[in-house]
Parts: sequence; structure tokens; C-alpha cells
Amino acid sequence: MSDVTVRQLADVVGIPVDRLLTQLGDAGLEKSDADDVLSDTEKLRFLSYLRQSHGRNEGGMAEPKRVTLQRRTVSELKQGKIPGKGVKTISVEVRKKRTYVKRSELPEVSERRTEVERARQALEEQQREIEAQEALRAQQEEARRKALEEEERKKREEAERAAEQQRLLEEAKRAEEERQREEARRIAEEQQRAAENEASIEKREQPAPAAEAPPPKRPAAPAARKEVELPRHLEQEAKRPKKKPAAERPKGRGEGAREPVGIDDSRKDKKKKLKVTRGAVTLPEAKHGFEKPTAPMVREVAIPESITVSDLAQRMSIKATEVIKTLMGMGVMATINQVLDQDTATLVVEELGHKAILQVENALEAEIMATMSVAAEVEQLPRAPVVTIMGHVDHGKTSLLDYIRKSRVAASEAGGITQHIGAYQVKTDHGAVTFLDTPGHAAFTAMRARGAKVTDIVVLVVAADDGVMPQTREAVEHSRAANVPLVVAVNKVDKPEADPDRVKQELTGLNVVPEEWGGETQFVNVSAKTGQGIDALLDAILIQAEILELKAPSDIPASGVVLESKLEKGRGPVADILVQRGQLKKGDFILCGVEFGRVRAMFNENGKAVKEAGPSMPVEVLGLSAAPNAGDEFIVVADERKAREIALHREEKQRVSKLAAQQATKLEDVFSRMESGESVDLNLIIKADVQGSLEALRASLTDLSTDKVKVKVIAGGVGGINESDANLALASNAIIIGFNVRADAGARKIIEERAIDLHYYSVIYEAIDEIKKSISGMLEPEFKEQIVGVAEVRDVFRHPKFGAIAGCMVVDGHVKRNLPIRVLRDNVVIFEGQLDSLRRFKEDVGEVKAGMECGMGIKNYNDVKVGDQIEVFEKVQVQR
Ligand SMILES: Nc1nc2c(ncn2[C@@H]2O[C@H](COP(=O)(O)OP(=O)(O)OP(=O)(O)O)[C@@H](O)[C@H]2O)c(=O)[nH]1
Repeated sequence: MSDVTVRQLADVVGIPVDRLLTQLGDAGLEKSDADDVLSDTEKLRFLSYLRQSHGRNEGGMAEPKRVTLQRRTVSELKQGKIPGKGVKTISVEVRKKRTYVKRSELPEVSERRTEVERARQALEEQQREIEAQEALRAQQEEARRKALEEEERKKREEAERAAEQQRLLEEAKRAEEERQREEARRIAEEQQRAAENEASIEKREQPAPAAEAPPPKRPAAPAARKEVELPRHLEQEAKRPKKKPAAERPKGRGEGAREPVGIDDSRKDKKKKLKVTRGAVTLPEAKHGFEKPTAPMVREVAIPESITVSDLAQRMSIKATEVIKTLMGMGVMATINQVLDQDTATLVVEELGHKAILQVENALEAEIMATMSVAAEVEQLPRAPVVTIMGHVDHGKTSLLDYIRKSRVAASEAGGITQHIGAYQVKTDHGAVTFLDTPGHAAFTAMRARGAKVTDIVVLVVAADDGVMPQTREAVEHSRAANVPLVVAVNKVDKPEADPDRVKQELTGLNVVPEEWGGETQFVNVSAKTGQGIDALLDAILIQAEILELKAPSDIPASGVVLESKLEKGRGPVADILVQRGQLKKGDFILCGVEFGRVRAMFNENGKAVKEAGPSMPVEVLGLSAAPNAGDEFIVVADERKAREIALHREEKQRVSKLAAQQATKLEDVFSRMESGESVDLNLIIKADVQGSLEALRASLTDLSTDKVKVKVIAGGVGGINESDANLALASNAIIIGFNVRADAGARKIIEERAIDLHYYSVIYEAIDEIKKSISGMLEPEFKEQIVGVAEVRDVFRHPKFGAIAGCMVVDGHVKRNLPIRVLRDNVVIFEGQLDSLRRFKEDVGEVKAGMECGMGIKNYNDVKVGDQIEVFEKVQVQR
């Protein structure tokens, strides 16, 4: 840019020179003449002045708020042709003026804007206020929280301090005790040593002053003892807080107290380390670790009446295998769960070098028993006999019971029979008789199997028109096994075909000999239909009772047995009990097996409420905690607390005895029992397929008796093994021998549950041989038969090529094609052989599992029938 004169600039800008000069003057440029030259710098200064002045003073111009546009348009209008004058032209001038105003400049807009602005400001103000309030609240909150935290922290510290103080106090106490013990021990040792060697003690046993090093040598024994105790001691040390001024230290923890036990300064340093690493496994100085005691530990082992091998091992803190080994050394083979009696357990404990302390099993029970034995000295009064009726099916047991009840009870008691409580008592001119209402030997033996001796006399009913039948025989066996006398009721004598003498003869064959024939058994001819001879029967029972001299103390708290029990709606547990001794009174507290309770109400067999019941009285009792088991004994206990305690204890005992029950008589341990005792009764129950085998077995097995072992066949019969056989075995601790017969489902259940020893044989010689060996202790059968599976024949098909095919359902285990089989009919073996074919859906298979159907062809046997059972068995090696 080049210099210009004022005039030139005025021309360029388009303003008069004078105005430019004034403006230049305003801008501080001293120009007075139109020809004055303006330099570039001056021009720039002038320009910025102009900008500023416009911006400041003519801001509105810089940004016009209102613009007015004016437009003028001129046009001409030509009006029609006027003749003679030509066309008339009119000029039209239109002026338009438009003013544009900036919206913000409009008054209403600006008003609204200000309003909006005001509102916005008010809002902002409000927002700010809220924020301020919130900030204040947060601040207050924070302050409060801090205050609380502070308070809590203080409390915690306070509690910690208190706990710490308490701990220190305790530690101090412990340390003091420790010190005193130590001191006492030290003094004792010193005295001992002094006694041993007076001369050397003076040199050796001067107590070391606190600051001095520990004595160089200490006697070995106390050192060893100390070493065992040290870790605990150190642990106490470790618990002590780190910085504890010496003055504050509890008394007795001074160096003088610790030095004699050998903790020097270097140890103290280590203790500090221990504090840091407390909880770590390493203990300072390995020599102070737990050392194996030098002498064997002798424990005092409490031994209850029976204890399992594992429990015994636990009480001695050794492994069960150790106990088993010891038992083996004593010639007893035992398993870990085997229950040992108190004597055997005592021997084991002593063998292992411990001290056995025999536990008097529940002192309370003993106390109760003591009261019972006192009863023996109390005056005994005659009591009514308790009678069970047995006999073959349909010989008239129920009819006889009913006749006696109706004629004797119903007639005499107003209201008749309302209740049936498992027993009833009839009164005669010569005395009362109690009848148990469940006839048959099964119920009788079941009760016996539970350990209850209830029946005094058995009335054996034999129909005079039928004679001795299998169940008559069984009844004789069962009552004989229980050692209960018989009275024979020869029933149905009203029948024309009745032959009472035949009955006498047949029973004589069973060793039940009538009195008139020189025997001991009373025979009474009766008719349950006409009532003939019933009185004579009752008299015979009472005579038998007299012979038995049945007596019971009556003036003592009652005891007896549960006949039946049930849970009745609205009445709770109801127990039918038979009082055997003493007087049972309403309100008495009774203990019944594992149940207990107060006798809330008592009813006799006719449903009449009674307040007392004496010996041989059957009553129904309400108020027990739960329904007890039939066969459970009950006793009246003076103290309710004692009753509860005994009930609990019995429950525990029951658990153990369940295990013990698993160890019922086994053929295998006849010899060991024989070794331990004088002589052993080997009770056998033989069931066989035919009478011939039964008799052969009975004779040859009884012949095996020696002076040490007496083989007794307590029962024998033809046919499968039933529930009653199993119960008899249980009650008489007998072994069951099944010769070509099997146990039915009911019997199997009892046999399995109570671990009754059952042996199946199919060759007489084998049975004899095995029992012979068991008696001589030579029993070493290497193989035992094991039934693998049982299938039931549901259908039989005839095949032209294969013969009879049995359509079977495998009901137990599994059937294997190549294992030997037996065909059983009514639990009796009728054939033994091999399978010819085993098929499922026309396909040959090797094995069929339980629940599946299959077809079986039996080699060389075509006589299979629907309902037969096919038993598959194998011979397995038995480890002895
Ligand atoms: N003529 C006659 N019939 C009798 C006599 N005793 C019983 N009976 C009949 O013999 C049948 C069987 O009698 P029960 O009393 O049921 O025989 P049970 O021994 O109890 O039979 P189970 O309960 O099946 O074991 C019934 O029809 C009776 O009526 C009697 O003395 N004389």
C-alpha cells in the first residue's frame, strides 16, 4: 500500500474532505490540509479507529436491527382507442415500503424472552438452592457417619482392650499355676535325688539364679516330661502381646520361674518369631516337639455288657484290626461289627495292656430289677393260669374259646362282650382261668420268639373224628420246646364218628401219654358245640395249675407283658397287657419296652373301666407314649424321670442287640461254643420232603450226640419251611435243616432278619457229614450252595422237538443257562438237573434277570406244571 493524500482518501471513501479531516482529527491524526499525506500506518490507525467508533457508537449500524426497503415501480396503462384521439396512456406509480425488524427487537418477543429468561433464572436459582441443600445434607450425613464410626471404633477398641486384659489375667493365672506345679515338681525331684544321693545333690542341684545360664544337665525324666508339655507352654507365650512392659508382666512369669525349665534368652527371641508366625506348623526347636511317650499308655476302658469290635477299638484308641488280630490270637474269629460280650471284651482289653472297667449297665435298670427281686420275698398268692389253645386247623379251637367265653363271661357280665382285647378271664367255682385269645402255635411261638413267657398251660384241641394231624404234632413240639405242660381237649365228641381212644393212641405215639395210661397228661372229652365236658376241661386246667403251683406276689408295683397293641383314633396308643405280678393301678407310671406313660384308663375284656388289675388279669391300658411291641415287658416305675431314662437306654440297647441277634447259633461255631462251655445243646429243626427222609435224618443226626454235644431235633415235619418253623428256631436258638424243601417268603423274611442258620441238603449223607464235622470242629466245607435265582412257571407249552417248555417269570435274582437247576412244587424239590434251553422271544439267551419272562426247557424232564418254581443255583467257595 502506498501513501495517499487526504483528498484522495476522501474521494475513495466518498465523503467530503472536511468531514474526513474532522474524523482524522478525532482519530488522533494531525491532518489539517487536504494535501497532507497519510502513511500506511496512519491509514491502519484511522481504519481501526473507524471500526472502534462504529462498534462503540454505531453498534446498531454494525448489526442493523431494522431494515426498511422501499420499492417504486412505474408502469403505464393504455386505455382503449378513443376515435379521433388515439390511445390514452396513464402512468401508474406503485410504491412499496417494507420494514424488516429483527425478531429479537420485537417488543412482545423480547418481553417473552425476558420472561423466559426470568423463569430460567428462577429455575436455576432453585436448582442451585436444592444443590446447596443436598450438599449440606451430605456433609451432615458424612459428619454423622464419621462420628458413629469413631464411636464404634472406640467401643471396639475398648472391648478388645478389656478382652486383652482378661486374657492377660488368665494367662497370668495359668502361668502362676504352671510355675507352682513346676516348683512343686522340682522340689519333689530334688528331694528324690537328695534321698538317692546326698553327696552329689549338693553339687548338682543348686537352683540357678535368674540371670545365670540354665543348669548344664537335668535329669532325663523331668526333661522328657517337660518337653512334652512345652509346646503348650510356648503357645501361651505366643499369645502374649508384643510390647508388654516388664513391670506389668504377671507375677510368676519372671526368669527365675522359667529358667529351670530351660528357656534361655535365645529362646525368648525365638518366641518373638513364634508370635509372628503363630498358626504355622513349625514349632521352635524340634526337640521340644511332641514326642512319642517312652512308656506304653495304659488306658482305662469302660466295657458295657456288649460292645462291637469297632467301638471297643475306638475306646482304646487303636485300629479295629488290632482288636480283630488280638481276638484271632485268642482263637476267636470276629468281624468289625461283631458284638462281643463283656467277658470277651475284657480279655481283649487286658491282652492289649489296658485296664478294663466293667460298666454296670444302666444303674437304673439294675435298681428296678432289685425292686423286682425284693418281690420274691413278698408274700406270694396263687394266681390264675394263663392258657393258650393250640391244635390243627378246624379241630375247633375258636369254637371252644367262643363257647367258654359266651357261657362264662357273657352270661355273668352285664353289657356282654363289647371289647376284644386278646385275652379274657373266666371264673369257675374252683378259681379263675385266663385264656389268650390268639389260638395256634404260630402266635404262641412268635410271642416266645420275642422273649416273653406268657403261657402256663397249653390246651391241645384234637378233633375226635380226625385224630392227630400235622399241626397237632407241631403244637406238641412247640409246647415241649417251651416246656409248657399240655391238657388235651378231645373235641367234637358229640359227633357219631368221634373216636377219642384213637386220639389217645396217636398222641401217645408223640409221647403225650394220658394219665389213665400211666402218663402225665390229662385228656378231657369235650364238645364245643354242646358244651359237654367244658367244666371238666376248666377243672383239668385248674388241677394242672395247682400242680404247677402258680403263684405271684400281689402287693407290689405291677409288671407283666404286652399281648397286643394298636393306635386307635381318639384314644391314642392302646396296649392289651397281661399283669403277671403285683397290682397295676390307674395312675401308675409304666415303662413298657421303649415306651412309657401314665395309666390314664384301664378296661377289662368287657370294656368295663377298672381301677386295679392283679396277676393273670388281662387289661387294656391307655396313656402310653406310643404303641409298644407285642411281647414287650412292662413294669411300674415310681419315678417318671427314671422311666424316661430307662426307655432311652433300652432303645440304645435294642440297637446293639439287633446286631447281636445277627449272630444267632451257627453250625460253624458249634465247636467253638463247645470249647468254651461244658456241654452244648445243638437244637435242630428238620423239614423234609417225605416222612422217610425226615425219620432217617432225625435218627442219624440224634445219633451224632457226644458227651459234649447233645443233638436235639426239637421239631420235624414234612413240607416247606414256614414262619412258625422260623419263629421256633428263633425262640429255641435252633438250626433249621431243609431236606429237599425250601423256606416260604414269610419264613425267609424272619430267617434273613434274625440271621437264623438255615441249611439246605439234598443228600442225607451230606447233612450228616456236615453236622458231624461241625461237632468235631472239622467243618471245612469248601463249597456252599447258593441260590442264584428263582423263576415261577406261568404256562407250559408242548414243543414237538423240545418237549415241555415252561413259560416262566423270573421272580428273584437271575436265571443262567448253564447253571444247575431244581424244580420245586409247594416248596419241595421234585427234580434236579440242567436247563436244555433258555429263550426270550424265540431267541436263545444266556441269562434272564428278575422281572422278565422267558421260556425254559429242562433236560430229561417234561413233567413241569404251572405254579412250579425253578430254582437256579451254583456252588460257591466259602472262606472260613
Ligand atoms: N359237631 C361239632 N362241630 C364242631 C365242634 N367244634 C367245632 N366244630 C365245628 O368245626 C368247624 C371248625 O371249627 P373252628 O372253631 O373254626 O376250628 P378252628 O380250629 O378254630 O379252625 P381254624 O381257626 O381254621 O384253625 C366249625 O364248623 C365248627 O362248627 C364240636 O364240638 N362239635
